[in-house]
Amino acid sequence: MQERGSITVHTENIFPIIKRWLYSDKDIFLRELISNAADAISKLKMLGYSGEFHNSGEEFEIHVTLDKEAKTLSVTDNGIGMTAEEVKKYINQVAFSSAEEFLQKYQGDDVKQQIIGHFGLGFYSAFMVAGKVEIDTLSYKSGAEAVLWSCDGTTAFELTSSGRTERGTTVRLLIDTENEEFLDEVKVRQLIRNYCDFLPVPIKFNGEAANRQKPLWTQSPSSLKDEDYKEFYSYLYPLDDEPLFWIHLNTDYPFNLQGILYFPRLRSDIDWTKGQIRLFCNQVFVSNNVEEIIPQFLTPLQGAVDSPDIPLNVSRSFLQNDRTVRRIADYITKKVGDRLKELHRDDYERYVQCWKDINMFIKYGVMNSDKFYEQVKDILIFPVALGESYTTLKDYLEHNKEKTGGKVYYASDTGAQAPYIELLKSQDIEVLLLDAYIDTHFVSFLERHNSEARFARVDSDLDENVLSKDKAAELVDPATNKTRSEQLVELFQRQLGQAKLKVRAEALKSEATPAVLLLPESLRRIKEMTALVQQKPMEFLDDHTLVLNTSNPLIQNVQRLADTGRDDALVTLVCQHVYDLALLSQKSFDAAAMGQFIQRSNDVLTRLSNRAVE
Ligand SMILES: Nc1ncnc2c1ncn2[C@@H]1O[C@H](COP(=O)(O)OP(=O)(O)OP(=O)(O)O)[C@@H](O)[C@H]1O
Repeated sequence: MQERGSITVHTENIFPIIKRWLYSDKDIFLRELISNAADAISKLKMLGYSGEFHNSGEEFEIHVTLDKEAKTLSVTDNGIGMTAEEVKKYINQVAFSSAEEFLQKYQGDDVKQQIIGHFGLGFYSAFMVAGKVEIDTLSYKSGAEAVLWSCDGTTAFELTSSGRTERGTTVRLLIDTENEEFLDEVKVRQLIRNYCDFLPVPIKFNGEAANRQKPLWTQSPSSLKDEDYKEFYSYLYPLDDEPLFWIHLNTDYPFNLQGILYFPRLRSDIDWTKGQIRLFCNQVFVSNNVEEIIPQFLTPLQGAVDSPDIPLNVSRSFLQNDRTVRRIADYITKKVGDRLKELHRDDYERYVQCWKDINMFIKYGVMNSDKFYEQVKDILIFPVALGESYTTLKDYLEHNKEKTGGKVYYASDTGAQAPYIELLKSQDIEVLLLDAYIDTHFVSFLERHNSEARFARVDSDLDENVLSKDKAAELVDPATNKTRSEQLVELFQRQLGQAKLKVRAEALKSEATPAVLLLPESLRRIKEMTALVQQKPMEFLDDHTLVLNTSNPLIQNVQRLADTGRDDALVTLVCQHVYDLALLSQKSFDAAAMGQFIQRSNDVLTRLSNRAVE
């Protein structure tokens, strides 16, 4: 059997759904009514341009009035108005908008950009908060008669003639008892400010100006000064510090989009909640939720984006993931990249100053978008550890090539890793500072994209750059058949009571440090990444190596002292202390280990002072 037909909708059933559940948020009813009022004014202005209406210089305005006693909230405009026929057509037929018709008649992008509504549903959101709604309206058309439409939320309505003499429309809501919050002045003023602050029509609330009106983003960038952008920023985010810099977006092809994006100061590594880019559609606020149109890594940015081309569904809050949205996201990403390159080129000093604040999301960005990486790869900079300067990866590889091959030394903590950094610095090798928590990922990312570079944290290994050949250490003792180095390693393993501890004896090019610990690069990176995913602090690597510096006098002394067998207790103390000092620069001790360390420090000092006074 096969049958075709059309689905019928019973208005009595669908009406409550439209009224109550179509919109995610009750607040928006006021936005919808004010948008309709603004549309009515825009339409009349357009008729003025086309000569169908003569404006005798009157101001266009929207008035919102609250009458607590009568429990009414009204929105009045002096726009186009409606005839009885139009009310029947546009209001009585749910989901029938005049916008499409109007746009067809007055074609052109300029017009499209000015009309907000297009679904033909917004008006009905009034019933979310009102038991009864009235429309009192007089059309601009000559000879038109004023009409009063009223409806108590059922599908029945009444249409009578009205005594209104002023052109335009008043929509009056009798707020029902459950929604009396909308009779609160502060709340209504806040709603107007939230949603309609930048509407290009003055809005008066109980007679007072209630919107700012000048959306900076619609003005031409060449007419604006830095101060204008800063002032606008502090208007949007009154509690925040000055922004670092900004981008003025302005395009009309292949989509229409305007906006200003600010780069805020990001205090901490994880200050990602900062961003609150506001999304507007024809200057009407839509949402703070711009996830789809702004790539995630740009969410720390702030500001406003306004586009009539962002496809919004009825409730205007959820974006569909379509081609235009993707294109817009690409456009914004490209603009951000361009702005960064411009700053790098025109004001390198400032770029460097901002790097601390912006490096996190640039790193995120390059890891998330290949296109963005290609765009900014040459302006990725790295601070040089224990220095003032910055360098790029390319420059690093070039400067240090002869000594390091493709190895890129980096430090993640200039305090803890100071001995290693100093060691490399003394050999004229630069060390990069990569101390952000995403740097473990970033380093791996850079390696994947730069086959010639191998990143090694300064404490991951020691190579010929910092090791010298210590001939004496290689001499074999005929009595034991072992080299001095081997004997030293055994001494420490025995004294520390840790046969499994990896110990190496090496002659470092600097004699300053008795011992250092090495943490294998790849294993450490895995642990770091796991810790990052689990959001826990990283555990200390058991699989570390203790490197004894045979060039260091303390190490030489302790071996000699052990050879003589004169004070085994002191040898034990010193060996343990050397290990603890190396450990201490890499991790913090728990209470027990710290107690032991302090006790031993006191013992060593007592012994030393005893000898001195003997
Ligand atoms: N204040 C007003 N002045 C003149 N006409 C109005 C006014 N309010 C509503 N209308 C007419 O009623 C129609 C339906 O309004 P409604 O708010 O339901 O839909 P819309 O604004 O067209 O679209 P959307 O659902 O996107 O808001 C409008 O298209 C307009 O023709």
